[in-house]
Amino acid sequence: MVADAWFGFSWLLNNQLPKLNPIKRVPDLAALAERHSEAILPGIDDFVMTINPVDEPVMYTVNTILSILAADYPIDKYASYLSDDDGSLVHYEAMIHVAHFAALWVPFCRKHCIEPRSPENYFRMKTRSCVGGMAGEFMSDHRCVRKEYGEFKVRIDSLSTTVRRRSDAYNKGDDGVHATWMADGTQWAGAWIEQADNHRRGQHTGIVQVMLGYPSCKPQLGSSANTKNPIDLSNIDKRLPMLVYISREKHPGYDNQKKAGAMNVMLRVSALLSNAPFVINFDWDHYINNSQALRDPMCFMLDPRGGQNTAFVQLPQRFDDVDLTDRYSNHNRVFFDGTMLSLNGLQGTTYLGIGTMFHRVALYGMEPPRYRAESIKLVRKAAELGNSTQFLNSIPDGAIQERYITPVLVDEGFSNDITTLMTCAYEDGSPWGRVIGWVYNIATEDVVTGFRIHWQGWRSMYCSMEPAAFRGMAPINLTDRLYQVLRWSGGSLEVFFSRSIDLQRIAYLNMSIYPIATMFVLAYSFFPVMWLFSEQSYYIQRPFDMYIMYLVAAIAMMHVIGMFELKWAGITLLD
Ligand SMILES: O=c1ccn([C@@H]2O[C@H](COP(=O)(O)OP(=O)(O)O[C@H]3O[C@H](CO)[C@@H](O)[C@H](O)[C@H]3O)[C@@H](O)[C@H]2O)c(=O)[nH]1
Ligand SMILES: [Mn+2]
Repeated sequence: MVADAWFGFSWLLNNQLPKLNPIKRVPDLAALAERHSEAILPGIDDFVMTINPVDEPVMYTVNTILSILAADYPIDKYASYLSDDDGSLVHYEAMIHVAHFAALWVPFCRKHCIEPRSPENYFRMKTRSCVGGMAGEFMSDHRCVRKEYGEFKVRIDSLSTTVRRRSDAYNKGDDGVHATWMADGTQWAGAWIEQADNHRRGQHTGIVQVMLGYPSCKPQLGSSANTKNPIDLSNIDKRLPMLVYISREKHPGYDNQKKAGAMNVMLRVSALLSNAPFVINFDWDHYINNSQALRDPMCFMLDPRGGQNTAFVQLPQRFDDVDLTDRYSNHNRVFFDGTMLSLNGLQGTTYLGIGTMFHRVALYGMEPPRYRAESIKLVRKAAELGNSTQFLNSIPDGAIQERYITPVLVDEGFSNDITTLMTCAYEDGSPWGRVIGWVYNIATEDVVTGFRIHWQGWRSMYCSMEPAAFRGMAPINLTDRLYQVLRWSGGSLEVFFSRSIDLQRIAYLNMSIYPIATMFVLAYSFFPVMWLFSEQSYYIQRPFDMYIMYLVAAIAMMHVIGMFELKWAGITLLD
């Protein structure tokens, strides 16, 4: 009885309540272009997160970064940041190679309107069309870039060997220090191959390095083909957006708070370097699949009807390399295209961790403008954000949508300011991780952060575009998938029991209590064999005719509703 009641309750929570007021939102890029010329599009900071170059292969990370650098968005209006949570020299040197290869890859994408702009995925495609015209030139450029990409890959693949060999050569015959050495002959500040005090995973200083500086505001055309530059770029803007490498300080005395901790550091560091009013975040394995992807959420953020009060725009997650039958249910189309979309009619979708564009101030814990007596509350809140004057001064600017990214001079004093923002101690006694930034101490930091933002009165939006804005990898073996689902379920229950979260709408409740159903499913699975334990104590009634009729009618009704929902969401029965 309890189980049946629970299933009925979850059905209401999951399938009915969120769908009472379904609203489909479709981005209109043409309308965006009409109202907002390129010159007035707002700035965006793009965050990419990675930890270990072995568990999270560098080749994916570099492709993600390249797809961002090549995105179709005003070049001087966005900056990309890589957070390397283990402080590995391999990642650092990979970014040097990326900066170099991007000088060819990005203009090539612009010249021939390449899609997708992650080179690995582009070169893997069986058929490709030349959208930009110039078919003959396209073929020769294509061959040339493919060759360069092949060499780039070899350099990336051999990075760990290169770093090891170089370090062995430096360390030979020395005084017993087995450091890891950079190409310029200095010791690497992050984790060493042979771990030492202050140079191990989980214990190293913070590092920040601008790999590609802030570009000029005026287009700079490339040169015609020559020995240094094998393809003709004479009519193509060759500027590249800003690229920054960050590795926050780690210390065993502090809980590093995993992804949420790393993102909060990025939020602060980017405030000093580019301070864009919008931020978007990706995991290492999620690349931009549609070069227009950064414009898509802007359609809603800049919408005069409520865009100001929209904290975040969430795009669905799409995955590569999942087997045809999708046996571990990675695509989750009903969730991404049905359930989440239907929340648009309420306060909006919950935050799903990747491919989400935020208003920067929403992450600072500010209320939405409709509840905020503008600057007064901004300033009051600012005082809680820590003790870096530079950072506090950046806050009012970070709220201004019309602001340009202003280039900063990274001198020694400025570097020190940034380093302070990356220290573990910066957040001591502050509300970071509770009411400011991404929320700590919960395995699913995304769900809980989204709840907190909604609770403050912000709205969110959900929309998708074709071809998919972003694509990524999903766990394709059972162990990894089970572990992921277990982590998510545990995290969801944690959110429910933490009681720190005050749900705005009952329709969101299912996001935190859905794992409870597993107990009842397990119990049901055991019922048929209960007689093995005791013959008397379990009596399962034979179904009577009336009951069967009700059952058939109820199941038929659920399927009819289901069919309507599938049609509305635009997905097929197979999904
Ligand atoms: O200490 C850490 C741990 C993780 N990460 C990064 O966090 C991301 C997600 O971690 P992963 O272990 O791959 O988790 P997934 O199950 O793939 O992540 C999903 O689930 C998480 C929790 O709900 C969300 O945060 C993610 O965005 C979402 O992709 C990766 O890019 C990691 O590099 C860090 O930067 N530092
Ligand atoms: Mn992942």
